[in-house]
Amino acid sequence: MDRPDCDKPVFSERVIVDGTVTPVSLFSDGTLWCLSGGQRCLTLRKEVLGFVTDGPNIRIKTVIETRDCCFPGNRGKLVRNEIVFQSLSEESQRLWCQNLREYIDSLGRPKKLFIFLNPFGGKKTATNIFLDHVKPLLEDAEIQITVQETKYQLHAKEVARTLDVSQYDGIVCVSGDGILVEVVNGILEREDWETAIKTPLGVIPAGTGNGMAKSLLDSVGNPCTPAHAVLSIIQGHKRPLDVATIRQGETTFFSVLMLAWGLVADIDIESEKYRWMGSARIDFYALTRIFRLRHYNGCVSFVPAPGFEGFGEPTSYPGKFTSKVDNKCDPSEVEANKLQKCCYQGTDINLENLNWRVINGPFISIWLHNVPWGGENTMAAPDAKVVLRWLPGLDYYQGLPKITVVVNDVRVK
Ligand SMILES: Nc1ncnc2c1ncn2[C@@H]1O[C@H](COP(=O)(O)OP(=O)(O)OP(=O)(O)O)[C@@H](O)[C@H]1O
Repeated sequence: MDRPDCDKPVFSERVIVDGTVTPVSLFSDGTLWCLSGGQRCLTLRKEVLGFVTDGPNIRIKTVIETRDCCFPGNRGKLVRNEIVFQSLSEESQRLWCQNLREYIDSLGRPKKLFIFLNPFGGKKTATNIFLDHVKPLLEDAEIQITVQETKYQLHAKEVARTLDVSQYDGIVCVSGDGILVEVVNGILEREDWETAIKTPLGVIPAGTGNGMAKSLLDSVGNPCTPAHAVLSIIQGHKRPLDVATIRQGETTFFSVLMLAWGLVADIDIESEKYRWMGSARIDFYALTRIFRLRHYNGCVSFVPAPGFEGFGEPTSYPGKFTSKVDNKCDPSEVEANKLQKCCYQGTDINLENLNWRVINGPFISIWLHNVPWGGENTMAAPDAKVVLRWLPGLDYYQGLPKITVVVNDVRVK
């Protein structure tokens, strides 16, 4: 990187680095230049997590990517590091702290996070991942955390339903995709879902599949590691994500990752008994099921995306749900129905007048994706964008398997 010679530094002072007095300059683009031992540069936005003072020393907490010596094409590991410089006076230290603080604060990074930790996800490594990667990096970045271990199935959903989200800049799941989906469902069941869903959600890969973490990190060219996920969260990277509405009988729930029926769903559910194998349980059970394929009778009704109008046969809207659900809370509702009526009710788009088509089974597998990766090693839908404006939501009727693809417009940050 070339030093912006034409640019005047925002702040420049002589400090002691490695025992030598040397000028260090902070430029408006957030680069910190030091002339000791040749020119050295730090990019605050990308490499600096935070800083602390210790007597006359300013300790700058950084994270750097090491080189992979064996495979130079591969991305290296993220490693925490510290750069120490000593100011020459109290006033100089005060000004350094003020300028560094102002720049870091201007980056819009989160300051307070609520963390769900599922110690039972994947190979039960979430606690170690939290202690080895999440906690140290968040501490360096001076982010306050409240940690909630999940104690049972649907615990995260329960907490998300009542959590005072205004107290936090984000909710992070150190888990697999299951906990993230519970959190989305808990939030969308709240009366204040419209505000609550604006709380940024994050996921650190610590489960079996980790499809969401892989899709989000891969879309910006990062490897799917806990450290890269934490760094993205610290740096405040956000992107909108669609939510699919699924109706099964009288039950409504929401999905952000994928929906499976047939082979993939069976592998996911029935392989639970091999959880002790970690992520290998999926591959192992998939082989077992592929050798003994089942057939599923039913039909899929859908609204084709542009370019896919030739698939299936024309049909009319097959759902029993009428158009335009009312997502607003009606104060006249009796208390007993209040929660159900006031939570997010699904798309408010008129479903009846869309260009419906149908494909009749039998099927082996139906797998609908919001994001490209179903798991860390499964790129099931390469063309699925992490940001989709239109996402298939589903109506799935138990008993008579009939999937209706509808269009949804809720977006989660
Ligand atoms: N303390 C607990 N004991 C047992 N099950 C739990 C506990 N806490 C959460 N769960 C359940 O564990 C399930 C799996 O969680 P999670 O998504 O973290 O991991 P995974 O299923 O291994 O990964 P993936 O969803 O990526 O395949 C969730 O359905 C959740 O309800």
